[in-house]
Amino acid sequence: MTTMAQVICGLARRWCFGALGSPLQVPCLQALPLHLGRTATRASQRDLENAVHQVKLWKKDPGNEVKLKLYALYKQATEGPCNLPKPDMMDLVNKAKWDAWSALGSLPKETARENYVDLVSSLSAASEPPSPAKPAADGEQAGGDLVVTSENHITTITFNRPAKKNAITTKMYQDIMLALQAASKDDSVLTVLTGNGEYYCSGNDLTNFTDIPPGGPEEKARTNAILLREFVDCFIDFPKPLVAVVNGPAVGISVTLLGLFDLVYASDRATFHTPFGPLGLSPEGCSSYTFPKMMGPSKAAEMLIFGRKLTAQEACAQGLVTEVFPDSTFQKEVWTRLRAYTKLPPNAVRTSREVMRSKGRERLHAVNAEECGALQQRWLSEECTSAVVRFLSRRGKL
Ligand SMILES: CCCC/C=C/CC(=O)SCCNC(=O)CCNC(=O)[C@H](O)C(C)(C)COP(=O)(O)OP(=O)(O)OC[C@H]1O[C@@H](n2cnc3c(N)ncnc32)[C@H](O)[C@@H]1OP(=O)(O)O
Repeated sequence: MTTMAQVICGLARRWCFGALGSPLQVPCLQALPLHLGRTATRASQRDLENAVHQVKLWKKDPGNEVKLKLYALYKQATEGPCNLPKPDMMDLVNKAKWDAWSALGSLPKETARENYVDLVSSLSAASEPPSPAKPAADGEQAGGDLVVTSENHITTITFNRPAKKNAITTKMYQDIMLALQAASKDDSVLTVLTGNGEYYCSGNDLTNFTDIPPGGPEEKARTNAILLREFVDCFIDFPKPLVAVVNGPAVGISVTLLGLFDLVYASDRATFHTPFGPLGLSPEGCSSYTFPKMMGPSKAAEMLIFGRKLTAQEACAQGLVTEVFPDSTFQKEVWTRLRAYTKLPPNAVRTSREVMRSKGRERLHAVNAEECGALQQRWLSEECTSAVVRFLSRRGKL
């Protein structure tokens, strides 16, 4: 004999629209709203597909009543009125589905589609958690030097050293790698890097160079080169779309890495500066390859060799930035857009990204290895050491 628990489990297992069994009547089904605020626009087939996809992402079971309603609306929207024979009354699950579908009578397909989309959208809005973590104001250092949050299918990695303009310490490189590893396996669709406070990031923390191990500077340069290579490799191999939310000025490695991102959204306050010349350094983050490819060799040379700082608008014109937003509306506009992108079918997003990326990956690894080799030498050069000494002594750190 079929128990009520079995009926509910059966519904829970089978509510995903594919197979039509036969439906059962739920008494208050008709009480569910049919028109939920979609009077101005008609829902398209694409809206319906997006809504179906959205339902599959729901983590919380919406309950049998809603599932039956969604089932019925979907069938009506795609097949029209129910003309299947009524299932046996002991076939409880299929009878419930049949009843729900039949109850829609001759409701036009377009109206059913619209009602389905509206119902999904109202239920999604009701269950959505608060907006993604916004960076705290300068000085309010919640968490450590790196803050990782995961909400609304977006994993956000935030540089959180506003008092040091978010300069990246050795530990932060390691923590970013761990965060990327975790993000590649979590249920997020997008991974975002951003900064807390006035700066996006001021690049490598120049005091990283002062911590000389017993093996001397050669040992330091060797381990730094290994760390940098592993760090950049994580970005090259990262399997999901990477988004930079550049909230303010960006310097050094935080700029060069942008060539490995899929989207770069910048506040109009942001600037992009790679002062490798003055620091006695050479490019990293695969920028010696990605920048000339993106902006042409001479614009890339101006930035990477001669250290020309670009405004956000200039960086956008060169293809380094996807879009620039006014600082006053930056956070709101960018996060709204990113949340909309998470609603796209995730497998299609991943596949498109993979076909776009796979061809160049091997080349990027080779470029990374070459850049790290060159830097290992540069870090030992007099040009580089005196530039670092100048920076640190000006700030009383030597
Ligand atoms: C192992 C992997 C190696 C990867 C290699 C990567 C290469 C690079 O990233 S090269 C780029 C390195 N970064 C820089 O050259 C930037 C250096 N900083 C500055 O030029 C300035 O600080 C600034 C233009 C970013 C900001 O200037 P502003 O006058 O507004 O503020 P400051 O008083 O200078 O800074 C406040 C505070 O922050 C400290 N700080 C800022 N950036 C760094 C940094 N990159 N490394 C270490 N410390 C930094 C600065 O010393 C101040 O600290 P105090 O308040 O303690 O004096």
